[in-house]
Amino acid sequence: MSRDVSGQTNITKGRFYGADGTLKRPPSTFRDFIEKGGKFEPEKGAVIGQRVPFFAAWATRALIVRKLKGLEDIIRTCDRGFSRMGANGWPFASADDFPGAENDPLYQAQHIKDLYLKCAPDYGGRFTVPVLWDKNETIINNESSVIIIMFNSAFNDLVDPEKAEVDIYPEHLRREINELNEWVYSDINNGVYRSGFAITPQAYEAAVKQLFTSLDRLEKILEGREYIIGDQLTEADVRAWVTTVRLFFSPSAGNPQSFDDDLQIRFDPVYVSHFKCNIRDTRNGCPAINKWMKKLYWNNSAFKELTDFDHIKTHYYWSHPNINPTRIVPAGPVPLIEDL
Ligand SMILES: N[C@@H](CCC(=O)N[C@@H](CS)C(=O)NCC(=O)O)C(=O)O
Repeated sequence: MSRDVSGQTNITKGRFYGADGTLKRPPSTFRDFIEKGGKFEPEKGAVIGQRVPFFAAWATRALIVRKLKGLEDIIRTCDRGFSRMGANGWPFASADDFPGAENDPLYQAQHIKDLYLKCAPDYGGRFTVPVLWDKNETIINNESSVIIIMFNSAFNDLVDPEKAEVDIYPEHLRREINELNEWVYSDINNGVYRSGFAITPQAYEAAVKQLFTSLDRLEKILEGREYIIGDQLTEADVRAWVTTVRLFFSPSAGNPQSFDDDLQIRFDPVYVSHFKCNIRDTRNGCPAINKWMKKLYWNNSAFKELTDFDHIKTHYYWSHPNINPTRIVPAGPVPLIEDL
């Protein structure tokens, strides 16, 4: 654990860039699956406290699905553990006592990288979250898009029947969901990072233009609709939501049922300013996205409870000194979210 890994925890290091200055995201390394009869069996009860995934930012999508599926007693988390990512990557409370942060309940690790290296001492990739960790000191999976599919079905025999019925990846919509996820991931989820971390004006411009072209595409899909695909909440909603909520969030001050009346657009928690994704705001550009986003936030506790704007803002403005060298976290807007 004394290996110098600082080069792997700093996303600005050159080896994560293409020759044109575009951010390149290396693929996640651990890709095992929890499934009946598989290498990792779904377990309950005895597993609590032994299989521990740790979550933050990208990981919010995994946390949302964990809650939608009623997996809180089966999959333990340290979800409020991290906010300020420094040279050693994500710290536990023992290394950075940020309000609400938690300690590593199993090994008293200081940083997430300690857990990665405990399991795979020669690991050469980035120490990202979420990471799904097994009782036998094994990382099962560190790719959130796979983790949410696992959560969707692997534990259905162990959760309440109404939670087992929740299916965000239904067979008949899979092709459509997969197709949409592909461009939403590259242009929107990862597009905000490619804009914010670009190191040439050309790379930035290409990323930010693609981001807004794809937001326009999403806007058209959502016009007059409750959900992105079909007439139910799917994985596509969860994946698009976690980025758009960090891009434009503008809760209504009025009755949450009358979303059209009172769109108070004044909140861009992170990406508009920090990642320079400011081609336009929701009032002028994306009212259907805004309406869909707010409805999920106010009407579904899985979305609201797992969105902590203080942690979100602190993480981004503090953890990327190459973009924000003073690490000052902007004060506004005040209030962050108005009462209903
Ligand atoms: N593809 C991964 C990406 C995870 C990811 O990049 N997580 C970020 C959270 S913002 C992280 O841990 N970054 C730390 C680093 O890059 O050193 C997933 O979706 O699980």
